[in-house]
Amino acid sequence: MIKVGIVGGTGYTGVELLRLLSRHQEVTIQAVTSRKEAGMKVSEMFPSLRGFVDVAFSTPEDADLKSCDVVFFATPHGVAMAQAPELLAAGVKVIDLAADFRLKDPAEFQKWYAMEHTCPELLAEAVYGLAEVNREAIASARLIGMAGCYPTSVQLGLLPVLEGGRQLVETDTLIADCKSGVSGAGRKAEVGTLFAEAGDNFKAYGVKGHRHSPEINQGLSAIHGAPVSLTFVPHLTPLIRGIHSTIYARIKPEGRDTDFQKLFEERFAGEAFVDVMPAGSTPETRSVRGSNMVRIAVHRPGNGDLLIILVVEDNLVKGASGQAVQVMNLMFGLPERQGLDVVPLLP
Ligand SMILES: NC(=O)C1=CN([C@@H]2O[C@H](COP(=O)(O)OP(=O)(O)OC[C@H]3O[C@@H](n4cnc5c(N)ncnc54)[C@H](OP(=O)(O)O)[C@@H]3O)[C@@H](O)[C@H]2O)C=CC1
Ligand SMILES: CC(=O)N[C@@H](CCC(=O)OP(=O)(O)O)C(=O)O
Repeated sequence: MIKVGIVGGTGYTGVELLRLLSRHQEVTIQAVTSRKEAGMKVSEMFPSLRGFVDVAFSTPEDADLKSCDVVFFATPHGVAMAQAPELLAAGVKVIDLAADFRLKDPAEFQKWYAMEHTCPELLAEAVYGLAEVNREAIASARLIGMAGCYPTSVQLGLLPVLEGGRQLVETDTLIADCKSGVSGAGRKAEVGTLFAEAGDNFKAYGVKGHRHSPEINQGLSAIHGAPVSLTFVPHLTPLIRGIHSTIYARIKPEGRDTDFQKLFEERFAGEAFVDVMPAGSTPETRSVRGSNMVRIAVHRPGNGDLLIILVVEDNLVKGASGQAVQVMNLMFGLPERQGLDVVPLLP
């Protein structure tokens, strides 16, 4: 059995990891941390886990993380980089759901996260946790920087058209217009996600620049093998879970004869967690709620020069904890779907 530790078990991605891992047949949950709730049973805080998870929270200091096989950090940015070097030295694999190991350039990390990177020497080794792109590197990695929630939807949506240097769309006019539910902001108290603020309301934010922009552009450029520049505008919607990304790409003359529906279907044919929907579909966030599935629809209005790609995911599952379990499966040589064979919850 794989001994798992979770740092940050009281947050939304932490409890989502617990939900998924409690049903995973190859995993034992060895330690779950909370600074404030140490001593309390996890199932007391989260009654949804009664009968499924029988451990209590420990402080991060008291938790026996070094005897785990893998530790997930479901914590704010900056926490994993403080502990990763010691855990790695003890032979523990580390999967960070925050951004400490996503950006390759420590100066970019400092610019967007307003903190100095404390172990920049690990950035080259860290593998970006997006299985559909980096499956082989993930399988042999000991340190993973999980892809962010919005970046997962945007990169998967553009993967077939950009991969391998394909010259199908313009790469300097890409736009991703993305909407997220409020759980994307985490469980901490913030005015913006109060029911009376976010309910019955819809707004853009981060228009001047969001920290996912450098991550998206880094990822798309790596996929394409050349610089890619995308304009990203996130919006907050009164959903609890879900991301809906609408991506606009201008088709190049060289791409005009491409059957984009077929391109997407063929690229994702072997992927367990990417569903290319029939032509003309409009995917709904509720069609992936609670599951690790991403659903994609490809549109080309009037057979013209604009490609519109619609992507939906559950920000807490494929956008965070489910994808992290998918990555753990790869790191331990397990079937990728293990613990993730969940049918979305509808309505
Ligand atoms: N929510 C989402 O949709 C997504 C989130 N992420 C990323 O995952 C990470 C977790 O997000 P989320 O679960 O939403 O956040 P929450 O705010 O809901 O939870 C944060 C958790 O971290 C713990 N924590 C906070 N500070 C520290 C610290 N200094 N040391 C140890 N533990 C700490 C808290 O526990 P306690 O206070 O009890 O110790 C809590 O359990 C973030 O980096 C986020 O950016 C990534 C993709 C999607
Ligand atoms: C709705 C909302 O506030 N979403 C968060 C992004 C989600 C998140 O946690 O960011 P990471 O994927 O980088 O970890 C935000 O825009 O800051």
